[in-house]
Amino acid sequence: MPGLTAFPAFPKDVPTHPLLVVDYQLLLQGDQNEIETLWKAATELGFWYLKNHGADEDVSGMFEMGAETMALPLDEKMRFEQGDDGMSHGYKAAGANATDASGNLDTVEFINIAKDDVLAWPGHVHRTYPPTVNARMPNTIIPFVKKSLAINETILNIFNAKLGLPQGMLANLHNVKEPSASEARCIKNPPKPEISPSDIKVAIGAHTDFGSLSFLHNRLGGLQVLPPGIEDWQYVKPIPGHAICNIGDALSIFSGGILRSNLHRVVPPPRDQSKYERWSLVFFTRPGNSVVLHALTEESSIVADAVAKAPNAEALNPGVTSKEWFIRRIKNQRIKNRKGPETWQASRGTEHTPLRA
Ligand SMILES: O=C(O)CCC(=O)C(=O)O
Ligand SMILES: [Fe+2]
Repeated sequence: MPGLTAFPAFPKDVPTHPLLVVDYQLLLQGDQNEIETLWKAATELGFWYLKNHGADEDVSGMFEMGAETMALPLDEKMRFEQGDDGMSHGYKAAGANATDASGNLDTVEFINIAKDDVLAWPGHVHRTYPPTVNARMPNTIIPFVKKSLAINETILNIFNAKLGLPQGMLANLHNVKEPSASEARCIKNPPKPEISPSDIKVAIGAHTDFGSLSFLHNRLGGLQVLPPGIEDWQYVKPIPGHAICNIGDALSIFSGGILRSNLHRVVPPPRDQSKYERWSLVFFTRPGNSVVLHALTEESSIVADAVAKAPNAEALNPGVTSKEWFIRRIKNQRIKNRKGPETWQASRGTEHTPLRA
């Protein structure tokens, strides 16, 4: 599979932003040092590497599923398109989303597979999928989704304790039994065309993730973060066997801004890596559809104190359900729905609202 197995290493002389490394097995054992490392990463940058997560084989299978799916003819893939009404699940063609307020187009295609459809298989909750997805459901997708859900729930439980919330509260807001926008996504970005650097397009525009926790797998570079207080975008270097985890808007809001939902984007991989297809895989844990997004001030004095000090406390109470939040964000980044720069503004989450003092 081109781009998946053989490609040049991430160049040594391209600057990267270091992430803290968290060992999942130590988290499972309740290791206090490891929990402190996770907490530091989650509250300062909102991104960290996760090693020893045990999902590597499932990840490889998911990349194969993605390659089989993207190899289908475009008209076949378009039968499973997301549509323009704000549903995330399904196929998204390259150029279907804006990457900025001017309406520049994204370059990635992806397939999003809903957690609810995976757990209901062979039934459906939200929609149907291409035959390449169905064929991989029992042996690849179901195990990957179950493992990802378990890993993210372990992390949510650790944050729950650190935030002083009643036991099981965050897990309950992300109860797998409630329909949600949680999903697995496999992304393909084509090799960079031979054009002048000024014409190079951003693959996925600057954004914060919409939900609570993202469990991401990268082979080639291309992911960049804008760390707080730093002016320039910086690459996150992929490390074999290390997932990249990050916090999204919903968890940042629940925590009163204590947990950071950081800006990131995807650009073509650096140097020689840009001649290869770039594949990435994410599992997004998102709150149940009926959960109202707000800071959990009544359940935690730690959260209440953070909100009292927050520069932008109204951003911590969007007063909408998780379902409404997702529909608004997804719908307004679709280029077909674009009326002008205001449509991009309407797609934004916490990107431009500092939540922390
Ligand atoms: O492809 C990547 O490395 C990141 C993708 C991403 O940020 C997203 O899909 O939200
Ligand atoms: Fe993202």
